[in-house]
Amino acid sequence: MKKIAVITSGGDSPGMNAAIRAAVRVALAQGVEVWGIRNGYAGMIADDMIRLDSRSVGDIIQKGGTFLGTARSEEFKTLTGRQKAAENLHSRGIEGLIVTGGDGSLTGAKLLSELGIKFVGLPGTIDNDIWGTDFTIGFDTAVNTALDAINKLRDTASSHGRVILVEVMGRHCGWIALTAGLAGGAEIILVPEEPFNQEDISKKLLESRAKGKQYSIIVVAEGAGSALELGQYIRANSGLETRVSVLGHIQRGGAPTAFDRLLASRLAETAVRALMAGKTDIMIGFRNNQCVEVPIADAVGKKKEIDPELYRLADVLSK
Ligand SMILES: Nc1ncnc2c1ncn2[C@@H]1O[C@H](COP(=O)(O)OP(=O)(O)O)[C@@H](O)[C@H]1O
Ligand SMILES: O=P(O)(O)OC[C@H]1O[C@](O)(COP(=O)(O)O)[C@@H](O)[C@@H]1O
Ligand SMILES: [Mg+2]
Repeated sequence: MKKIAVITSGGDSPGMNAAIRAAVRVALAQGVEVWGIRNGYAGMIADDMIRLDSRSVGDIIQKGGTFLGTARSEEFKTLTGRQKAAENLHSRGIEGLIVTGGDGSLTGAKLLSELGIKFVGLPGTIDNDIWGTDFTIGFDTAVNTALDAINKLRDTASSHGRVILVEVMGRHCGWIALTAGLAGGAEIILVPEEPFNQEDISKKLLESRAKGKQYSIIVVAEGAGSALELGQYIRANSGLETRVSVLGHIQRGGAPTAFDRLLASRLAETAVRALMAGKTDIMIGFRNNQCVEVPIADAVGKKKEIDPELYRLADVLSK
């Protein structure tokens, strides 16, 4: 393989730049020409690509976001869109791809490979919801951002004796809520995987007040329900004073943590080596401190559950 391209797609995540940098430099070291596709699959369809050399990926390891840009492309979900994209790659002589993105982007890559483009995927999403890897690129940074917010909210919650609800990202999964909530000492953590009842939450808060707790922190994953609505319910039904903070996209940005930079660099190196060895339709995951090859059908087809042990521990420690 003499020419490859790198692409970031779907929701951005801190560490994507570190992944691009590592992929480019490992490929260049092997004498391979590298192209960068701008704005995800939309750019692939529009033939928006730039040649990357070692200097072009300098000064990005410390930056959140992705300097190539990313997008969600409806056109790529159609066969015609993917055919246009594949044709653009073929006409440039690009034989392989390193794709960093979430479950949607990796599903897209799998379909593209049916049109003769080899690819190796990297799990890039703050949600940590991809099967076959203990961590996704960007998750650790997002958790630390949420944790920083929880620490600050705890200060003011304790001063006023309030219940503060913090809504964190996680459309379909509770990894960020569970991890940041556990690390932040939250009293209650609500995740989409464990349905809850507003009345139970309200009662639980009153019980903990009766046992001497002066204030409470509740972490709510966005997919579990609206923190705003729950806050209103608690205020109306318990008489406790509530405030709600929705963290939103602040969790998607910022300088990646050391963990995310190392994860991205290690996964990207392994991905390029695998692509060079002729492999395709795999994702490189990180399990037990090792980079591992995961069949793409498993990565996008199996559901990664939240760790019930962490959920149990959070509950024990909140008493
Ligand atoms: N089933 C699919 N078939 C083809 N392309 C897809 C599919 N799902 C997602 N994609 C492509 O990947 C892009 C990113 O997917 P999305 O689910 O939005 O984000 P993420 O990759 O972060 O999960 C989509 O906008 C689309 O272009
Ligand atoms: O970029 P958008 O459209 O605002 O999407 C927000 C969603 O993206 C995420 O931040 C990350 O999801 P993906 O990485 O799968 O795109 C979710 O936690 C959140 O619900
Ligand atoms: Mg996704």
